[in-house]
Amino acid sequence: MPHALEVDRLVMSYAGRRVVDHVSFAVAPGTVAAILGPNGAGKTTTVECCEGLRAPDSGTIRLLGLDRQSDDAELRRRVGVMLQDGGLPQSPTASAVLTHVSRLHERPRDVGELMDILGLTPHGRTRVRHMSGGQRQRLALACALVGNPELVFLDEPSAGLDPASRRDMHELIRDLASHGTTVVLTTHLMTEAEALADQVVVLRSGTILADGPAASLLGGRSMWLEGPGAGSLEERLAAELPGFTYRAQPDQLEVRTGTDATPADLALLAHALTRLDIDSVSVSLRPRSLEDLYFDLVEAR
Ligand SMILES: Nc1ncnc2c1ncn2[C@@H]1O[C@H](COP(=O)(O)OP(=O)(O)OP(=O)(O)O)[C@@H](O)[C@H]1O
Repeated sequence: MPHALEVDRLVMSYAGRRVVDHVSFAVAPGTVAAILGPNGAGKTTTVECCEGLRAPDSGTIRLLGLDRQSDDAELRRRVGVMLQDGGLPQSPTASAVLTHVSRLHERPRDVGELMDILGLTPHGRTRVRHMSGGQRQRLALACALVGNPELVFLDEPSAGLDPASRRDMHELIRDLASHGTTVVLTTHLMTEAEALADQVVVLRSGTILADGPAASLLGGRSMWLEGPGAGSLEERLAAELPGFTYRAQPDQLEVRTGTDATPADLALLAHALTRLDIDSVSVSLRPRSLEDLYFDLVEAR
């Protein structure tokens, strides 16, 4: 089976400034891929090239086994797009917009049912310009999904949503993937990526820093010292336990072994703290989070 999305050596510049620099990655069908990275990393530009909204300088993009440029008409039918700013007309009502978009597709989803799932039914007769930001966001998602796409791009899908709407959005994304739809999303929320993504692609300054299943990128458990001033213990501990690596924040010190840390490593650390007569911090062994990985990657120079 071909990949749902294959991006190969994508290059894109604005006014001669390269913002996407030979980016390559592939997404398997029926999975959720999260594209992460700081502001200006090139996420939206990459996604917009995949959506056919921008023409790259070079590189190839294949979606559902088809070529982005030459198979555009078929891809429009089979790929859903939710833009960062919604891209919605302002005057019509929510249900008029969704009904209109549904008529552009051969086998649309039931508009009433989709509005129900996305909590839009009470706002069906509201003009788009009078909807709240979160309501417009959900309408933009409905427009992306109403054509029953095999692949859908969601640019910051839960930006501006309240916690309950965000939870519903996550449930919907999981449901889409479990029914075989491939989802490619951008987000600044590491918890969102952690909850949803089978694959994580981290971009910075237009290049890929990491690409793979979140679990394998995280690299197992770390040891953590937590408490006031924990970060300042780095030097003393590093002198005592030079085989470990350390990442300090003011009230937290991560201690890594290079592989999955074990209770035996934790015992070594506890002994070192005893020798150094440090008892002001708590010590634990727990999995690294995507946020830990993210800061490792994007802060590394
Ligand atoms: N239309 C444009 N014209 C000129 N420069 C642009 C344009 N769109 C984006 N850029 C620049 O390209 C770079 C990448 O922008 P892009 O929007 O792809 O980043 P991003 O990772 O999606 O950022 P964010 O997280 O802030 O949405 C930025 O430096 C941005 O200023």
